[in-house]
Amino acid sequence: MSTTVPPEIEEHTRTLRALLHRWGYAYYVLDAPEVSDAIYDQHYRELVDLESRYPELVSPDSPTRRVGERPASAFVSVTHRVPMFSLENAFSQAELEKWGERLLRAIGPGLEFICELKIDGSATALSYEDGVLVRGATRGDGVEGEEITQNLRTIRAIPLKLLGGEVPAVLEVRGEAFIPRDEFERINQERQAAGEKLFANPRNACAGTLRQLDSRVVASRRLGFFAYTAHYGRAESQWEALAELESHGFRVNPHRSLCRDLAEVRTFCEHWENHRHELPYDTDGVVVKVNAFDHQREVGFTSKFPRWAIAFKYPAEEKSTVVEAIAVQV
Ligand SMILES: NC(=O)c1cc2c(=O)c3cc(F)ccc3oc2nc1N
Repeated sequence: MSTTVPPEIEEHTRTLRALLHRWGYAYYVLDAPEVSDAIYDQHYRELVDLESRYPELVSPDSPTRRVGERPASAFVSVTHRVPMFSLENAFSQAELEKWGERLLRAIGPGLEFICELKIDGSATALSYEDGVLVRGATRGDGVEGEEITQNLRTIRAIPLKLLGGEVPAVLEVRGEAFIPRDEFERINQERQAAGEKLFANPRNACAGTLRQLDSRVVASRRLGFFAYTAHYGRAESQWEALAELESHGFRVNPHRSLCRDLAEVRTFCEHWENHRHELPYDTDGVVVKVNAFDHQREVGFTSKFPRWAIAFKYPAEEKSTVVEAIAVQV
């Protein structure tokens, strides 16, 4: 293609894109802004202007490509490259211990657990090819989901292009999209003012937002994302896989712990049962996993669940805010 773009413009555009990628990563993934919003916006507008003057400069991973122009007409069904299973639930420490003892008998003394907060949002699948986000989907029935790439691209914590040295040819990432509680309140106030039905809780608000056909609506809401699974990565354990995801530019929940035994698992569960309301997002439990991938492969899956993971659910609270009651009635 004959590039009519002067070399210094091409160079400047590349620099702008790299700066905006880095500033966006610092702000949305590390929660550590490097520049003011005004500086970010000024450089963003400059890039939009250059890309509109020289369309051949635009690339799919440009920060300006996060929001789609026109709404989708409907969602397409896609088959997950790797099926997305559900988690078995444990509603008490006794049930959790039974699950752990069974695994201890199967695997033996080398068994190690990893505990992660169970984020109460929408499970999503992200497909990267040669380091570029090519598709995003809802969990659906675990085998097929709805293709919502354009909506997921608006979530700033989701990298459009993987960071890091050598990226695998294919990387399948699973994670939880979510809406922080304060953003949930803001959205419901907006809906109340517009006479629209309120969302009952942040999880419903997130699922409803990701089903929006117009990605500009999704972009207008502050959704977050925590990655928790990487398929086809190099890691040998879940602990390493989470570090690998962070090295590729994903936001991974920091409240995680490697546990040598079920006593440490219990301590983690009890801690977060008492402290979870200090977090800015909803978590409805702890996901406890066998850490080593060769141990996971050893125990495998039932028809519905992985045998190597379980969701310890916090006891339901009797908190039913007025809003929730109204939303449920309506
Ligand atoms: N909501 C969550 O924060 C969360 C959810 C899952 C899963 O649903 C999940 C499902 C599987 F079949 C296997 C591992 C999983 O790991 C998970 N890890 C998490 N942290």
